[in-house]
Amino acid sequence: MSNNNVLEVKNLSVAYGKVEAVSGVSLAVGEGKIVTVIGPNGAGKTTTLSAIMGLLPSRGEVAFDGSIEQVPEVERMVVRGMNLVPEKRELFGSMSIEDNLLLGAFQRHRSGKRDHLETMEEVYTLFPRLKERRLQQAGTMSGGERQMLAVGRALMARPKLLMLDEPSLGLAPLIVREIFRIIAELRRRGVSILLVEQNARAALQVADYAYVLENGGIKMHGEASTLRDDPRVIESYLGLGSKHQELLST
Ligand SMILES: Nc1ncnc2c1ncn2[C@@H]1O[C@H](COP(=O)(O)OP(=O)(O)OP(=O)(O)O)[C@@H](O)[C@H]1O
Repeated sequence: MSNNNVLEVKNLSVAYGKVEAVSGVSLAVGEGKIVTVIGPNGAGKTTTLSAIMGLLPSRGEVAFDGSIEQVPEVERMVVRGMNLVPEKRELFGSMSIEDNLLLGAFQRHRSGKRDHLETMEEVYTLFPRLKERRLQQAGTMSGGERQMLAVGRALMARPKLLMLDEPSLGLAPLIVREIFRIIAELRRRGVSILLVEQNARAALQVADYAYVLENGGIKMHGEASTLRDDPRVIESYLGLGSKHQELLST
């Protein structure tokens, strides 16, 4: 594992029954970098993140923060500093914002760390709106607020690597801008980020490095600034004819 990569994934494969959804994916996230995985619906993006996190059985190798996990296991990965904000956010709707946040510190608390109140204040500085509404039930929040809470809850575990699955999905443009501003701010605070997005334009703008995933395999990768100018990326993901643009206009 190279010294400045917090995550190195080699030859990751995941099958649902007989169908292989992810085939031999290799990728790396440099320390303090934002790396994005873009690709169309069904390409295997969510499956890749879930397998890295240990939520799905997989083949291949996941090296995280200096040691190799033969079989990643989710609770251990959280304690070691990896966290995932799932596409469906998975909040506890009948609980308050504050209680949802505290749940994010559960594994850390169990392993003896008692810094949850301090961490919560840091999360509140990042998301003042969550503090204003801290006693409100999570289920009554707007889509943007729910996404902020999902990110805030993951930050309660003080992750070294934060994986975000389509954080902009279903959100209004102004909120999307705010979410991407926060992603950039997290990098400034030293968090490494693996960002899965269908909003390729915004993802390639904020990221340092990018992978294009299609049909379960990496089709292209490179500096985000280079991929932004690549004619194949422009045609499939950024141009007017791209699927994403069609979706936006419907
Ligand atoms: N639980 C499951 N059982 C069977 N097949 C699945 C399951 N989850 C995903 N798949 C299939 O695996 C493939 C990859 O799905 P995945 O959700 O990882 O793609 P994705 O790139 O995240 O797509 P999207 O952008 O639509 O979320 C798809 O063909 C999908 O239908």
